Amino acid sequence: MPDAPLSPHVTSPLLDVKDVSVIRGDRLVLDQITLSLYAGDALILTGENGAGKSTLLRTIAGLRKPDHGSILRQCSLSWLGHHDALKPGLTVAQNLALSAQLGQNNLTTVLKSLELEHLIDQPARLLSSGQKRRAAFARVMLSNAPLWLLDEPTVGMDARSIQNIGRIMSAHRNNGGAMIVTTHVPLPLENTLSYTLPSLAPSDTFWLL
Ligand SMILES: Nc1ncnc2c1ncn2[C@@H]1O[C@H](COP(=O)(O)OP(=O)(O)OP(=O)(O)O)[C@@H](O)[C@H]1O
Repeated sequence: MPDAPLSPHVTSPLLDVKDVSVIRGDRLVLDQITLSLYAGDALILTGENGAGKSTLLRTIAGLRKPDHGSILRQCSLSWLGHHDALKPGLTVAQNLALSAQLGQNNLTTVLKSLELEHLIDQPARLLSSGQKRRAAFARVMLSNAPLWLLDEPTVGMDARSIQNIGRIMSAHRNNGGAMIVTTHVPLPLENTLSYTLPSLAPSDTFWLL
């Protein structure tokens, strides 16, 4: 007798988002979002400007509370927002020192993988915007967190850097990590999940909890 088919996921999800709704100002921005993320998953989150992609990532990261619904997380996370959050007067190494201390990944190894090692002693103010974005990405890699929340991680990067980031993301997935990535450009990732946030019309924004 043949074995029963295996469930595609034999472990519990790293992240479980259930019926999450968020109001910003007087607008309903997220309306009952439900998704799960397992080890190895990469979810590409798309939607028009203003659809709520950043709001969803910030809510999952715990930077704001959902107005409705629940978020269950089984592991630590690292969040990369729109801003690179680098202090302009500090060098790349100084900017990343705390993350390097908290995680267990070696700073030089991470900077090498991002082709930034030659800039380690440069003040952040002297980096190009693509270099700054890569330095901000280094913080995510240094964190050692299994779950990555990446808000437009490749903004300002050239084609070669985007390919490189794609390889780093794939390696993270192969090591049991997972990620949600918002992007307006295609990323070099295979076997991704996708979730497109609808743009809620003003008429959808009146609701009762
Ligand atoms: N501080 C705020 N107060 C009230 N509403 C806000 C605030 N910040 C953003 N919003 C609204 O929340 C909605 C979602 O914004 P969000 O930044 O999450 O969208 P997004 O999908 O990430 O957009 P983009 O593609 O432009 O980055 C927008 O309609 C925006 O106007």
